[in-house]
Amino acid sequence: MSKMYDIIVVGAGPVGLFAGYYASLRDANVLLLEAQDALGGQVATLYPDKKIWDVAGLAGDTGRQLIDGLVKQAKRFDLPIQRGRRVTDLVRTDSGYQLTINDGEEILQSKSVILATGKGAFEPRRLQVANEAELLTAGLSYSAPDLAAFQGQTVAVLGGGDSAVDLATELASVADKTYLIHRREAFRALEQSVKALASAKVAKKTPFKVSEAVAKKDGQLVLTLTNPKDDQQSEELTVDRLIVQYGFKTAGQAERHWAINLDWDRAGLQVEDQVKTKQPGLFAIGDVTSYPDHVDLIATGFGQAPAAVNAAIAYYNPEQAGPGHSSSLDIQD
Ligand SMILES: Cc1cc2nc3c(=O)[nH]c(=O)nc-3n(C[C@H](O)[C@H](O)[C@H](O)COP(=O)(O)OP(=O)(O)OC[C@H]3O[C@@H](n4cnc5c(N)ncnc54)[C@H](O)[C@@H]3O)c2cc1C
Repeated sequence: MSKMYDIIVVGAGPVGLFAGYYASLRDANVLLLEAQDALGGQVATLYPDKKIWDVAGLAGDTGRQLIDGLVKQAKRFDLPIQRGRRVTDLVRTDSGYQLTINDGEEILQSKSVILATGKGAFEPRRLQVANEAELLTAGLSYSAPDLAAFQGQTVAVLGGGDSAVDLATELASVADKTYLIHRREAFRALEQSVKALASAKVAKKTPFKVSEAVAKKDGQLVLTLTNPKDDQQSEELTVDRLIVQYGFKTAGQAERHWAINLDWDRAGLQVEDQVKTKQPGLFAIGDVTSYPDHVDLIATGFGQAPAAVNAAIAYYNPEQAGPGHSSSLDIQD
């Protein structure tokens, strides 16, 4: 029989990382499991260089800095984190929960479980042109992990949401020339991000979509920009790189097919009191959850994490219930 944990947190995105750390703060015997090799979920995978403005205490830190801080926090208590460990099934037992790892590689036991599995696997929405695959080796990309690589280049960013607006604003201080192409006149980003864009050296091309992209022999891309409402109105733009920021679509949440009886709706796993599933001792936090007025924000999950940990402890050890404040714990620096 394998070791019995107090709490197993499934998913090491920002929310799972914080839940694992908070469980350590409360002295729980906790394990954090992550399916991917990298920690940090959507933040690390999809927007490591984007600045984050809507998490308390962060004044424009990047996604990478946020995840580095969460991992540093977790290391303070040597939180055990296992990477490459996907939970592929979950069943309730007399003593708690049994988690199947990687389709049977191992079975783990825990008194309680906190799901922080996000929205499932995700992939970028792609540029809809016939030669998209060919362009991927000719200057088209869906992320910009290293901004310095764009120094001296002419770069076009495609999209009108936060990621596109923030990326174009940041590129403007590195690239030789930055364009932002969007199918509408108005951008759908946070007001402050739109303000920052207005004062950055970014040439806006609106309302345009990229209807064609041709890779030239010299390594540049010739884009045909067309007005989505009037295809007679078009122009050409030659760039070194095209970064598409159309957002992401999810490839589905495999946990919806686990044997355990849970209530799912279109938005996610239904919870009461923002963290409690219908199964005692099984909690959910972050983007995986669904409840009225839930918003998919890091700050939402950061609020749910302590609530779930405290509820888990109250479940398996009612005498230890009731959170203290970290400032009142005997923690050495
Ligand atoms: C482009 C973009 C920009 C955004 N910008 C902001 C922003 O500025 N501010 C903000 O607050 N929010 C932003 N968000 C939303 C924010 O990223 C999410 O709300 C946040 O990542 C949710 O965290 P999470 O830990 O719940 O889920 P995720 O980040 O999705 O992490 C879930 C983790 O669980 C793992 N996992 C899944 N299933 C399993 C399994 N079965 N076994 C083990 N591990 C598993 C995944 O691999 C992943 O690492 C943005 C999102 C996107 C896509």
